Amino acid sequence: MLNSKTDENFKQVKMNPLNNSTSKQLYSFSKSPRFNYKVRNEQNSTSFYEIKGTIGSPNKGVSFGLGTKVDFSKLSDKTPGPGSYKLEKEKTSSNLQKHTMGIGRTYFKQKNDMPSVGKYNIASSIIKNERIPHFGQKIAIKDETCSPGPGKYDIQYKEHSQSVIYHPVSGRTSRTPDCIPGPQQYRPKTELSASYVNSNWSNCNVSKFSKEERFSSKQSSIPGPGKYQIPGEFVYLRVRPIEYDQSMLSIDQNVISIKDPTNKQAEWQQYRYDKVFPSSSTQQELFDNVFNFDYENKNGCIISYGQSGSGKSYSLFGNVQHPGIVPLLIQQILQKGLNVQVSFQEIYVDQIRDLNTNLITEEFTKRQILLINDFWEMIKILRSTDIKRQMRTHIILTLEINSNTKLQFVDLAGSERVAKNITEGEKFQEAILITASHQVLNRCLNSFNQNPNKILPKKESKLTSALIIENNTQVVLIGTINPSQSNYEECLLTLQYLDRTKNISATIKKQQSMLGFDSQVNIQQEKEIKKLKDEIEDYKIKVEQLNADRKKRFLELQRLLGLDIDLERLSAKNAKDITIFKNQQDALLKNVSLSQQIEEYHYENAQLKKDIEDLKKDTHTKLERYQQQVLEQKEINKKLKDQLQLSKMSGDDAIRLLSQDRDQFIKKLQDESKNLLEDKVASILNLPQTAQTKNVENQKLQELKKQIKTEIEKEFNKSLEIIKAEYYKSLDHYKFQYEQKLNLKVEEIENFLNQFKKYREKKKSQINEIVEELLDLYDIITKQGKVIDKIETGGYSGGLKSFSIPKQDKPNLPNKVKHKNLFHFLETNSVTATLTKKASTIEKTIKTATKQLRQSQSQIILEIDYNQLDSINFMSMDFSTVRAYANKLREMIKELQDQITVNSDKFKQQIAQLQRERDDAQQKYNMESRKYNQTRVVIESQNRILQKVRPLSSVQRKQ
Ligand SMILES: Nc1ncnc2c1ncn2[C@@H]1O[C@H](COP(=O)(O)OP(=O)(O)OP(=O)(O)O)[C@@H](O)[C@H]1O
Repeated sequence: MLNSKTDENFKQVKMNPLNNSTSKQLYSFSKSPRFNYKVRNEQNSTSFYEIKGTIGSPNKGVSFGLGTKVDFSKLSDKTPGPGSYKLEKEKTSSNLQKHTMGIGRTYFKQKNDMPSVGKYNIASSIIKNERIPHFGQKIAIKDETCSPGPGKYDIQYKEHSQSVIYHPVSGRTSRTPDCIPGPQQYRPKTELSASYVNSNWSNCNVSKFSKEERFSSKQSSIPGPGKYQIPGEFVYLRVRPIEYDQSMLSIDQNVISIKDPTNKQAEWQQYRYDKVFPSSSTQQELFDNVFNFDYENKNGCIISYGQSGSGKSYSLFGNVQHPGIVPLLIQQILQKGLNVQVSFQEIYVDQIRDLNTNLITEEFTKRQILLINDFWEMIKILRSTDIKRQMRTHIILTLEINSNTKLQFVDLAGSERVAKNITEGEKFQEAILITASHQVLNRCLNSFNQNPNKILPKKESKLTSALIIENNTQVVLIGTINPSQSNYEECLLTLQYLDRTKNISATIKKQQSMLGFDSQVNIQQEKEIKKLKDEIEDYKIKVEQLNADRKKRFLELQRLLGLDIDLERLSAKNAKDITIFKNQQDALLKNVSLSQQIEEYHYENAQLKKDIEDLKKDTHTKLERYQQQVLEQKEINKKLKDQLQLSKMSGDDAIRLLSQDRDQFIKKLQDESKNLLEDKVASILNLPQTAQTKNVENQKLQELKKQIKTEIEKEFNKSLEIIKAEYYKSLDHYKFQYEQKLNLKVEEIENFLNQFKKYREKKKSQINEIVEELLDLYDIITKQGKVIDKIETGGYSGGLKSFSIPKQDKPNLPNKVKHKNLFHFLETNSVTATLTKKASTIEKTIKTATKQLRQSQSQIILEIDYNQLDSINFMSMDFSTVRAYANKLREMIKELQDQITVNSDKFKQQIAQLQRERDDAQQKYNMESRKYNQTRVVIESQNRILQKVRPLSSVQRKQ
């Protein structure tokens, strides 16, 4: 809305360069000076100087002028518009690196006495510290109607300079007003961005551009360019990433364009939002944008709207890998050390269900609240509620921060068109209800956007009645779209919905095709209207026909009755009366409604009066309470004063007592020091006498010392001798013990060796004996063998049956004296047993052989009684028996030899063991004797030292 004071007539309005700005079309600014743009009537050449070549170096411009320039970076509690800024003293502050002298563009007044170039004395304070004075040539504005804004100029970047000069020729004049950028359009064009300079110099008549929006929302108190947004509501759009083609969309900053993919001739439709998040955007980016407001002191209502699967829940809640804005916020809140409580509700058709308790409630306020301590706890809750959630429901999550601010997160049910879902009656009804609640929400948001103080039609749906959209609420609507081509209509619906919510779109060309539920409704309504109109037309025709018919009948009746009534006049009169009557009726009705209104006003008035009375009463009570409090405070003050007085008095007393004590103490000290002094004086006077006494005492002392010394020395020597004797004694004792042990060991070894020798000798002689016995036995056997051979061959006289062996042939039989070993072994059990066993085998063999012999040769059977070994008559044995016997004996000898070998090995081992033990003992003996020698040496050396030290130590002891 233009300000009536500044733009009084149409021409002025038309001339105003802001007249066509988008900002003006979208917003109204109440602070009038902001657009108080004054147009100069004529070009004033005197305000533009020609710069001398000497001054105007290629990089430095000159600008001179009067009037106030505006420091946009400075804060002000009001919101002054261009031309109403006062240049504060800050312009000379040290952080300004350049200075300019310029004339205010808006408040320029011609002055004849204006100094020209070269007449200014630049203060030395300005030139020093390498600050460069900057002079910029002012540009003649040829056409005042065209004031292109930043971003629309051809910009020259001055090297080594922090300023930007707008080129005068290229177009301040040539631009059409259409190109004037409005708020939020100050974003530099990409092709110009290289020339933009981030200048710190705010008063150089050069526009500043930063990489961010011109004024970040931190300067919320002063809306500047780019911040002409009404902060109560933000509308964002987020595009979900998809794998396939998205050619129906194009995004440029905060403008999104969409085209019908099925229609090649279709034109692009553009929609502008506060921000458009492309599919590459992250959860963090969304979070940073959404929570760009002071959520600790302001309520928030963050709503996500879009078709199913477009990313509503993803944006709000996310998942474990990509937490959405809710968990990210919780994390931030917990990091700030604030308390946070959470509750969850679901609205399905017209029912509210608490997702924590799973109970259905009537009111939204009856909900279970959980205290959140951890980010992961939140994720867990989100996951669990997600499982419980029903299809096509609205989810409301409420966070209470420090129990004074509330943030509501609304995940709306999918916004897909009704037509897509109409399959069943119930579902259709459900879809209608969802769409209806979406529409009510839309109306509320729209109305809120226009005036946050306005009463909203919230009661029209359960959803909106649950939301905290009120004056102190930051509303954020996040639209989400799934940009696959099959979803074109859904996407368009979402874009239109967002657009309607805030009505901020810079729609260029809207397609005429009627789409979506709303469009369908419109078509339906239009059809209805048309039908009704047609019906009305029909009725009109019918009424006219009836009227004509009635008139005809009336005239006929008149003619029949012979009456002459001017029906036209009558009806005109009647019509007049009727009009009067109607007017009267209207007036009456108005009167009634007015009196009703008056009554309502009276009632409201009474209410207000009551409120005022209450307020007054309240104020009065408060006043009384305050007065009471003041009185109480006074009383307390008085008491405190008294206490102070008392404590002061008691303090004085204490100080007095203390000083008394101190005086007494000082006096005592003085007395003592006096006494001491006197003592000292007396002692000085008696010094020679004292010295003599001291001498005698000294001599006595010396003698005493001498005596003590001698005694101590004696004692010392005595104890030393005792220790020494004991030491030697123990040493001898140990030595003796070692030697004894050693001798014992040596003896043991010698004994053993002797025993071993004896044993060996014994064994040797035994073996020899056995060998001899064996040889003897062998001889016997050989002789016997020969005898047998001779017998068998009948070599003896007497033939085979009665041979007689000559005496010289008869062998000496083994006997106990000569062959004692043989008989000893035969006597031992094992050998006897073995022999018995063997003998039985031999017997068997012999028996068989004899039998065979008897059978074949009818020879004499020789029977041997093996039990009577002592009296074995070998001569009576046959040859094979004797051979077996001899073999057995040979085996036994072999066993004996083996045994001897085994035993000799054992003995060898034992000897080796004994030798090792002996060597160990020897080593130990050597070691101990070494120790003994060392100790002896030490003792001797100690003795020597003692001999030397003794006189010295005795002297010391004397001292
Ligand atoms: N911006 C995104 N980046 C990555 N994945 C996304 C994005 N948006 C949505 N998705 C994925 O798409 C799927 C559907 O998203 P989501 O459940 O949030 O949709 P919705 O609009 O809440 O659907 P409904 O209304 O049925 O609950 C999920 O698997 C989600 O991970």
